[in-house]
Amino acid sequence: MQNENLNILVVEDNPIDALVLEQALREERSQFSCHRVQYLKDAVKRIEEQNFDVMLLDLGLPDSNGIGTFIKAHTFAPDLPIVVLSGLDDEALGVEAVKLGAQDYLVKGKTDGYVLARAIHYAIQRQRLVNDRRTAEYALRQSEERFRTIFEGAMDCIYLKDRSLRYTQVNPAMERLFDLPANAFIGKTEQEILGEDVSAYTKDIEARVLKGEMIEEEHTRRIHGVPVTFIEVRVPNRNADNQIIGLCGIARDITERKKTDFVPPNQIDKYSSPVMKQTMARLIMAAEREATILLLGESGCGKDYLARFIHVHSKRADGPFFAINCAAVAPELAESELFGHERGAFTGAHGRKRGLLELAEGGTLLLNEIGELSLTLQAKLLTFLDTRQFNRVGGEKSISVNARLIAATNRDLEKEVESGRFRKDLYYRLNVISISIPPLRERREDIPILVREMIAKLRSEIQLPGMPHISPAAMDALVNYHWPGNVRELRNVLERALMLSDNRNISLSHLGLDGSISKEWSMSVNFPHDRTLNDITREVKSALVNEALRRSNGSRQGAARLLGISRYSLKHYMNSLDLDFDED
Ligand SMILES: Nc1ncnc2c1ncn2[C@@H]1O[C@H](COP(=O)(O)OP(=O)(O)OP(=O)(O)O)[C@@H](O)[C@H]1O
Repeated sequence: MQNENLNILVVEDNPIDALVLEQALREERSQFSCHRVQYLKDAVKRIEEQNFDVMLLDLGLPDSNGIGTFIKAHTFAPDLPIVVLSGLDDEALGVEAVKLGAQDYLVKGKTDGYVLARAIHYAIQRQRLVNDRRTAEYALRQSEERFRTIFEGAMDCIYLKDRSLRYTQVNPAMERLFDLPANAFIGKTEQEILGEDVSAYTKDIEARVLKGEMIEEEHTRRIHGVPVTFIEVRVPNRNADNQIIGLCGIARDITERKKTDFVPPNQIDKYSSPVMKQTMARLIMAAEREATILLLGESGCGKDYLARFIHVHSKRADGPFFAINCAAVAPELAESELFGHERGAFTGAHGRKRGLLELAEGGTLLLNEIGELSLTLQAKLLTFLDTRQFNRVGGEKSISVNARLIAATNRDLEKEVESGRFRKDLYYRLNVISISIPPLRERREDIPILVREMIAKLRSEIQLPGMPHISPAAMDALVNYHWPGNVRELRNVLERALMLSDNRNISLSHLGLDGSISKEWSMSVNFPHDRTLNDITREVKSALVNEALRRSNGSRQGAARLLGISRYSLKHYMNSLDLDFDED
């Protein structure tokens, strides 16, 4: 302080008094410069032009007198420390000025250099403290205002809870969603507001947050009877000593987004085939348990679709459903996709990422094409199934997750085990309940139902005004096709047929199945000496008619459609080929 070159503004109309002050000060310190003005209006002007460290202010000036002089100067320069100079007879004014914000007062004639230097020094120090506090308060106010803007304007629900999980603050979005005023929440627990059943699961999650975890999860709750799906993040709320004093939660309503996820309809009895009826019964039975499920079946037969069916019929229906296709994820990324990673766990891991297993908290995770999982990840998955805990890639902390696993594969896992490509222990662990999904060709009775359902769905997807009609011949062909690509192929064929038919009536020619039918059987061509072209043509015709009859399960009507001839022509053909034609 002593070495600082102080810039002092002396507001004093009496030049002798001003000189005395300056000289007194010079005895105490060498580095300062004094600028003297006689009028208050000049003081104001100087302050505008220049920065001063302190003002020495006489209260009796030609243009202002008494305490008003201080008030005006202080109002104009609230951050500048002011030391008031009072006369011997008006010391009380000095005291009053200090009460109003002056940093000190000195009585003229009783002030030596030491007292003056000290008064200036402390005035500057005190004013700095005042200014710092003011800046801090301003910053705090600003941050509070910013917080308030976010808190009040957010479309997401934001709330704070104390350690006993009682609400201490809720934002307007939350009031709107629940149609309750904020004071109906304050001091109450979620259970008291929403009921034990609705929010029983949050107790467990929030207990973990109070231990320091940040948890993000997805769930569906009934709010005023309407299911609403939320993605909710909860973080611990800490005080200045880093102690957890409660939690803060942010919940976003993602109901609209979820509507685009296809959820299988609740029609267990919709299938006609006995084999699918049995499969559905097993799926329902499995859904009601908590065990891991293994779905087996050819590609496209509906393993993903039925895994969702299990999820929506399980106790976890309100939780999230996630699926990963192990064959579609690059092996080097699969671990992080499944288990997540910590920041910097590997090149490119810029931030912390939560894996699908964590995201499926409270819900179900489908591991499709599980046979493609590397042996290392098989081991990690096994540990998770045994302990319900895992580590993120590059992470040291064990994370516990309450997610149900469904594994699916089109491979013969037993063979994979024999060849050493799949861990035996994991196979047993996954195989608690295994369900085989029959290929479409083994449940042809279901095809008309599936076709109608899919056409109705495609119609709503492309927003067609009327329901497209499918000709009986086309339906027969669909029922009789061998469907190597299963339900997926059926859907693709229908989608293409709708396009080709201009979204109107689908007939046989729109299906494009004819080529595939001919691919299915082969004919070796040779020319035996003992047979004529007529004989061979007759044989080929017989084979075609027999095949058509087989595919239409002996129906003459169906066979005629497949062959593209009338029922009358088929009868004629069959008679000429010496085949029996029984009426349907
Ligand atoms: N029973 C069904 N009803 C309606 N659509 C279905 C049904 N089963 C499957 N699908 C549809 O068929 C397509 C293929 O089904 P899905 O993806 O479930 O087969 P997948 O067996 O999991 O195939 P992959 O083994 O190739 O992964 C999807 O578009 C799905 O919606």
